Amino acid sequence: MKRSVGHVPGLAVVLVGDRRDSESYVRYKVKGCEEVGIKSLLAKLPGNCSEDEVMDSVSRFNEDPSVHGILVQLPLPEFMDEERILSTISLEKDVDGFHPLNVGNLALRSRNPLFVPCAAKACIELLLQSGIELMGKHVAVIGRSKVVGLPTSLLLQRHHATVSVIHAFTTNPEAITRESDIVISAAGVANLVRGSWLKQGAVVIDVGTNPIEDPTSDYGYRLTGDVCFEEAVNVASAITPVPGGVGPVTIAMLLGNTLDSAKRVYGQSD
Ligand SMILES: NC(=O)C1=CN([C@@H]2O[C@H](COP(=O)(O)OP(=O)(O)OC[C@H]3O[C@@H](n4cnc5c(N)ncnc54)[C@H](OP(=O)(O)O)[C@@H]3O)[C@@H](O)[C@H]2O)C=CC1
Ligand SMILES: Nc1nc(=O)c2c([nH]1)NC[C@@H]1CN(c3ccc(C(=O)N[C@@H](CCC(=O)O)C(=O)O)cc3)C=[N+]21
Repeated sequence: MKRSVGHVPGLAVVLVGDRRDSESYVRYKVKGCEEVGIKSLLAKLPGNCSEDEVMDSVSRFNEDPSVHGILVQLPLPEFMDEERILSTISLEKDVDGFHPLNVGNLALRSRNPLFVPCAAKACIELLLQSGIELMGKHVAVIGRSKVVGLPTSLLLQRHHATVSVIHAFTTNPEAITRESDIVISAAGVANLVRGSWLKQGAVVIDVGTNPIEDPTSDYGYRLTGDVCFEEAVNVASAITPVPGGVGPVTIAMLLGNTLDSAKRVYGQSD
C-alpha cells in the first residue's frame, strides 16, 4: 500500500443555531475525526444569521486547500433555503452527498455520484458486511428524506433490491413491512415498528435516533430507535440496536468519505 507522509485530511462542519441534538451529533463527528487523525474545523453561526452568511462560510471552506470535506449540519433554520445553501458546497468536497448534482447522479444509474450520503451508505454497509444478499430482496424503507430515506432507497435499487417507500401518508404501512425481507426505518418516531409489523426472520435496520425523557439519565433524556426492540428481537433474524447501531457506522462512513476526498486531491488511489 502506498502511504504519504504529511498530508492530513480535513473536514469542515458548518453548524447554524443551538439545537441540542445537532450540537451533540457534531461533537460525535469532531471526536471521530480526532480518533483517526482527520483535522476538523467548526464554523458555528447564530440561528438568526442570514442565508448569505452561511453561504460565505461554505465559500471560505471551498477555497481552503486544507479542507477536503464540508458538511452543513441539518436541519437549518426554517427560513433558510436548504437546497440553495447545499448547492454552494464544492462538488468535490460534498462528503455528505447532499449537493443536488450528487443526489441526481445517485438516482441516475448511468452516472456515479462523487459521494453517497453517510447514513444510507451505513445501512448498506451493515447489510453487506453481515453477508445479507440484496439482489431480488423486498426491502421496506420507512422515510423519504434527503438525509436518509431517499438515498437509502436509491442505493438499494442500485443493488437490485425491490424497494417499497413508506412515508407519513402511507396507509397500512404494516401490510407492506410484513411482506418485506428487510425493513429499514428512518421515520424519527419512537417505537413505530412493532414486532407484529415484521415477517418471521426479517432483517431490521433501525436508523431512528429519538430522544425520549428519562429522569434517571444524566442528560434527562435517552435515545431510542424507531423499532420496538424488545418485540422485534423475537421475530427478526438480525437487528441493529439504538444506540450503538447505525449511528457510529454513519460517522465511520463520513470519515471514509473525507479520506477518499483527500486521496483524490493528493492523487492516491488506495
Ligand atoms: N443513526 C444515524 O446515523 C442517523 C439517524 N437519523 C435519525 O433518523 C430519523 C429520520 O431522520 P430524517 O430522515 O432526517 O428525518 P425527517 O423528519 O427529515 O424525515 C422523516 C421521514 O419519515 C416519514 N415519517 C414520519 N412519520 C412517519 C410515520 N408515522 N409513518 C411513516 N413515515 C413517517 C416522513 O414522511 P413525509 O415525507 O411524508 O413527511 C419523512 O419522509 C431521525 O430519528 C434521525 O435522528 C438521521 C440521520 C442519521
Ligand atoms: N448534514 C448532516 N449530515 C448528517 O449526517 C446528519 C445531519 N446533517 N443532521 C442530523 C442527522 C443525525 N445524524 C446522526 C449521526 C450519528 C448518530 C450517532 O452516532 N448516534 C449514536 C448516539 C450515541 C448517544 O447519544 O448515546 C448512536 O446511535 O449510537 C446519530 C445521528 C446525522 N445526521
